[in-house]
Amino acid sequence: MSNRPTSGTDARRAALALLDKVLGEGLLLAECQGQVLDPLDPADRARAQRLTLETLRALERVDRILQKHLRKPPALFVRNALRLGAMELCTGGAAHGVVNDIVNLVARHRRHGQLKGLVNAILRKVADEGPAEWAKLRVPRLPKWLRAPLAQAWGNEAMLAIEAAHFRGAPLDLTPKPGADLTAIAGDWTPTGSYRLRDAGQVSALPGFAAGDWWVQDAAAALPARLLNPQAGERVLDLCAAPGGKTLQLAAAGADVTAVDISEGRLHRLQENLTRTGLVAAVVVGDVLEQKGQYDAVLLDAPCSATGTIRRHPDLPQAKDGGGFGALIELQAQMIAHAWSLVKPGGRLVYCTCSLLPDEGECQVEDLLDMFPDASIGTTLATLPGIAPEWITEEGGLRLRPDYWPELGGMDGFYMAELIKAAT
Ligand SMILES: C[S@@+](CC[C@H](N)C(=O)[O-])C[C@H]1O[C@@H](n2cnc3c(N)ncnc32)[C@H](O)[C@@H]1O
Repeated sequence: MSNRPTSGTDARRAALALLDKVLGEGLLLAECQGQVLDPLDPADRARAQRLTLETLRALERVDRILQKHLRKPPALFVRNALRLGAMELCTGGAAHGVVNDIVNLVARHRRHGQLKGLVNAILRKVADEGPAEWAKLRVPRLPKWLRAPLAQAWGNEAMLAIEAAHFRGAPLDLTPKPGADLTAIAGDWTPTGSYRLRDAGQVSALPGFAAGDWWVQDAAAALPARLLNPQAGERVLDLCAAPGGKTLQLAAAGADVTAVDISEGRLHRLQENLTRTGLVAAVVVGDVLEQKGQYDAVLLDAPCSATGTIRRHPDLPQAKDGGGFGALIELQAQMIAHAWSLVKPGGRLVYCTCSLLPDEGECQVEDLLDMFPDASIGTTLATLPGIAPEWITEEGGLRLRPDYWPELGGMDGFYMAELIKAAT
């Protein structure tokens, strides 16, 4: 067997480092991928990202394939090397190249190099038998800590459909600046007015990127700003704004936007997005709970479990265990109450989270309606195109799930509601 690195070596080495951080240290890719991926060239970076995401998405299948070859799980690095190799081999990777490369990566490991023979033997068996077994295995399920509350909220049948959507992954959607022409990009309009790419390649190479004609934003994530229905010249406060997809929509409508976020780093990305698109907003580093003033309209995209984005972030259920969710739900309750105090009489608030948990969506809005007699649900939702009546909730919000639009490629899980403050 040759020891010469193949073209995929750097990408596989980086993917293994990322798998170690997610599965060993409980880090989200967003928290750790910069330092691993930045030194790579763009093609290897994209490949490492794809390998990591596909391995995490298929983790249950991969572990079932490997289980019969292992009497007990080896050290995490070796286990992840087997997982990566098995995923590639079972999904069409060329056996010789994959096995060679993974074995060489293990051989070079300081502590586990002696296990290269075992890895070679197992991956060769997987190369022979794995692809046929793979197709017969069930769609990977979420870990119990997350599956149980979601199945309770949406039922077992919906749970299976949500897991199927997670396994399929997510297409890429664009939100155009008003009047932008996207005909040079291969894609289709979704019923709600986002532009879904037919082939998600390198985004920055697409026509109109440098000119700032559009930005990447999932079709579901594009709806809260539409629900706020900002008007030209209105004073709009965008709370928890970074990296700014919704800020761009509000600014593109001509509103006088103030974008607030506690994270300077994320606001830097928001500012880059404003600069690229030529749109304008006042950018404020600060805590939602310390904001003052009165606004025509407020958008609160509260920090949440992000369980609606697992299609694109399969690291989340593997890295986390739900430990911090209680504190997030408490913070959301404080934030929505404070955001309400910033809405002027006759004004409106849109509350939203990219969560699948009703505690972070429906329940927060029900509590606000109970707590503030001057709050009622608005009517803008009825005017938005492409909204299926069954997505509208009892209290008048909009519940979106990844299993909706299966034939179009799904959407992120999201919750949103428009609340109107009575005029005095
Ligand atoms: C769901 S993300 C916002 C996404 C953003 N609205 C968009 O469309 O691109 C939640 C944001 O809340 C911010 N955040 C968390 N706690 C905050 C606080 N106490 N005050 C202000 N922002 C906060 C985080 O930094 C994060 O950027």
